[in-house]
Amino acid sequence: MFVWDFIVSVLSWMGLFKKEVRLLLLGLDNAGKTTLLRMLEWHNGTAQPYLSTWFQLDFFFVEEITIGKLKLVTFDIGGHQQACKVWRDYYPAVNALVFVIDACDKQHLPESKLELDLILSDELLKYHPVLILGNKVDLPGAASKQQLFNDLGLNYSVSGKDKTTHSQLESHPVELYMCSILNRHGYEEGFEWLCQYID
Ligand SMILES: Nc1nc2c(ncn2[C@@H]2O[C@H](COP(=O)(O)OP(=O)(O)OP(=O)(O)O)[C@@H](O)[C@H]2O)c(=O)[nH]1
Ligand SMILES: [Mg+2]
Repeated sequence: MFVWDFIVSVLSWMGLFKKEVRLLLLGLDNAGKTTLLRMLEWHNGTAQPYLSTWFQLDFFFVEEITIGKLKLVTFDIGGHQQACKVWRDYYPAVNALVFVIDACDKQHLPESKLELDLILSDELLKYHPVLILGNKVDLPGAASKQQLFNDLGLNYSVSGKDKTTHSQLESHPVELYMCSILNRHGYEEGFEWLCQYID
């Protein structure tokens, strides 16, 4: 079943995105992906009903949500190694990626780095913008932005929050935003940043 055929849509969340976009939401277990989906639904208010659909794809569950004109897709597959294989099959069908990291779960940062490295080094994804959300900054003990930068080895790959145009970049734009999805703080700026790279 080609579940991706209907992912293409127009993202109009909060009026920030008015472009056609297919967005893939990734991250390890417990990072905050589902919470982000629920928050996007909350931002949408009750004006437009949303639809949440689950698909089973081999051993994995796929959740696609439709909020008004926005369609987002995520996997309930956690950070297991075989997940990469599944994500990869979806790369050609998406315009941008959002990678959520639990900034408090320092023990699993190396695992996040591994997943992220695979994404960032993938030829198929060379020009895809990647928004990294360092989540749960509301909790004591959350890694600082600098620490995440270092631990994820991002120092030389992020594009910076300037207005470097997509065509000026040698590779895909990557940026890290710290946030608390639960407190609805920090991720909107990240989506605004992402928006500028979606042609
Ligand atoms: N303190 C705090 N907790 C958060 C935040 N975002 C998510 N959580 C909590 O983290 C836990 C995991 O969040 P989920 O959204 O279920 O994580 P997930 O990435 O969907 O996890 P999987 O479905 O297992 O891959 C939940 O208990 C959330 O309430 C945040 O910003 N701050
Ligand atoms: Mg989830």
